[in-house]
Amino acid sequence: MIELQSLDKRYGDSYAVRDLNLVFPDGQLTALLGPSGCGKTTTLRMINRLIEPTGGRVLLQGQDTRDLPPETLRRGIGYVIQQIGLFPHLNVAQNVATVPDLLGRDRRQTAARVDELLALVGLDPGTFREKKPAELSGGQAQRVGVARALAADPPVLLMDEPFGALDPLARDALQDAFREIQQRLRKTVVMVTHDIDEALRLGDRVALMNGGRLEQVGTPDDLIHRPVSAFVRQFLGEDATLRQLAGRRVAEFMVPGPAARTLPSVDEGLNARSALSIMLRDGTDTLGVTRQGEPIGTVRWEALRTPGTGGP
Ligand SMILES: Nc1ncnc2c1ncn2[C@@H]1O[C@H](COP(=O)(O)OP(=O)(O)OP(=O)(O)O)[C@@H](O)[C@H]1O
Repeated sequence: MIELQSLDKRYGDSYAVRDLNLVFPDGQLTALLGPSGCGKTTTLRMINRLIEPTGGRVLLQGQDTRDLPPETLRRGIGYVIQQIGLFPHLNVAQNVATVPDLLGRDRRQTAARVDELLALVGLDPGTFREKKPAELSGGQAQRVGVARALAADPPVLLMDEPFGALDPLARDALQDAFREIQQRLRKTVVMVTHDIDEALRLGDRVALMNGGRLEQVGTPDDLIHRPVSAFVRQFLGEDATLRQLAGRRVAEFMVPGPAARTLPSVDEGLNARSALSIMLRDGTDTLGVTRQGEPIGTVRWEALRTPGTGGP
């Protein structure tokens, strides 16, 4: 668990972050969301002490991070940024192995781990191990960056707009890959983003900041259905419910059981927002849900319209 207690960062007379109290629970992904300049990156960098707070403190598993040498602290914290900065003269495998090598880990074990990580982020080790960063697409390079951050198996991962520089297709693919990785590894992740869809899609919890302060923290459902202020409501926008559906699978809203053969049907893996569009297009309030072509249940309009309460 990471705990921010009355955290401040002041530059001259103005505060980049002010009196921030926030807990990042173990094994969860918390998205730090908010408009440009609201203090997201400053907050993130105070966790690994790339920026030193001017007030308050950061506790990592109960320990004040000021009591650890910054280098030691950072070795236990993975860090992924938008321009990942792979070493251009090293190949992919060497880039991923940077931290384990630094830590003096066994070379053979590291090589096996590198292959495992490349596969995990969706890069075939045989094809990519020897490539140089210049030979990679933006999306591939970013995948290598994620693999590198995971290489030393840190319990904590800090990510600053990790998918921000990618085109929409590559971003979607990498978000999906990362969501699966996170479901398996359950790291404590803090992810800075200004992309509302990304925050709602990936965040177990979302912390919305405004002018250096915390506006609201909670699940995506909390922010959408129980906003604490006009700012939260406005920031998430009118179509917040629709946004949220884009990140969830139809299967989550399904009632298992037989479906009439005459109903239009969709695969259980389809996102719920697309299912809603199909209902509108086909003028139906119920869809059949299939798995590998076999009917497994139905999903109804009402369940999709109230995602906070709908579904099993
Ligand atoms: N070194 C600095 N000196 C003075 N002010 C700074 C410094 N770094 C950041 N700030 C100010 O602190 C505030 C918060 O900056 P920060 O980078 O944390 O915002 P952000 O929410 O990450 O923004 P963005 O989404 O645009 O990256 C901004 O108003 C910024 O101008």
